[in-house]
Amino acid sequence: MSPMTSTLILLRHGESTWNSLNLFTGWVDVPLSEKGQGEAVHGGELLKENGLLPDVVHTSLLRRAITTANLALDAADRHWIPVRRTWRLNERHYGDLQGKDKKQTLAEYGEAQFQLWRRSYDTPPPPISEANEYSQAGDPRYADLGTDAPVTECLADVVVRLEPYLRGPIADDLAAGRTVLVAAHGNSLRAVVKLLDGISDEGIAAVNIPTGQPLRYDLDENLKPVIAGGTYLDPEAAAAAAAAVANQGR
Ligand SMILES: O=C(O)[C@@H](CO)OP(=O)(O)O
Repeated sequence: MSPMTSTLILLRHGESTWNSLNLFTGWVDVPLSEKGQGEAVHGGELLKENGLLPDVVHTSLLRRAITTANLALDAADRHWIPVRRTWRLNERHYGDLQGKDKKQTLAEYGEAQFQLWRRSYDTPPPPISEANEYSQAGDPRYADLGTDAPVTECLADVVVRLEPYLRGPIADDLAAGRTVLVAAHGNSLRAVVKLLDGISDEGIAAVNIPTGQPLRYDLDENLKPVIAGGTYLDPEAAAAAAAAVANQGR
């Protein structure tokens, strides 16, 4: 008998309006651009063409992931499946960089500091102040977090808040034999990939997740991938889009 495997599909939201403007976004709740809406629909079409039909979807609390899930599932005729949402799948909180232009930030602080903030594992940007127009202070969706609500995060912080959700509710759905779709964000999905593939703190810096490209993982009962790194349903388009993410700010 072949060992039990389950299927997890990771989908980064389609291009957002702030992706197209090249702004650090984090927890700011911006919508998809028109291009991003098209990417989400195309992502759903790829799921359908590949016979990859989710039984349940997990999303963040941010509309670019929620809308992406809705559009993709509608295109795949799976708009009716149960939905679970959690702040633990939110994008990394980008602290005081939220709302700032990536190109200007690179010019102002230089390559080394820019990369440290953007892709180092354990250096968070400066915290955002409550007075900043892009702060999430007072946002009702995070009321339950109280003083635990982040004001900045590095990727290590995202791993810490995301891991219990991956090994809890997501693993439970997988263990029940469900095909699981996770619609989330560039950096929260980098945290998922790091945990699944056991990527080192240094190695994860080079991993970039493209928008709107479904990434399939078949996992054993210990959440170990059958194929390391998973499989993009459209590998060529995903590689080109991931390279574009890596080059943001240039
Ligand atoms: O701005 C952000 O929140 C993220 C994702 O768009 O950007 P980066 O890829 O620079 O971490």
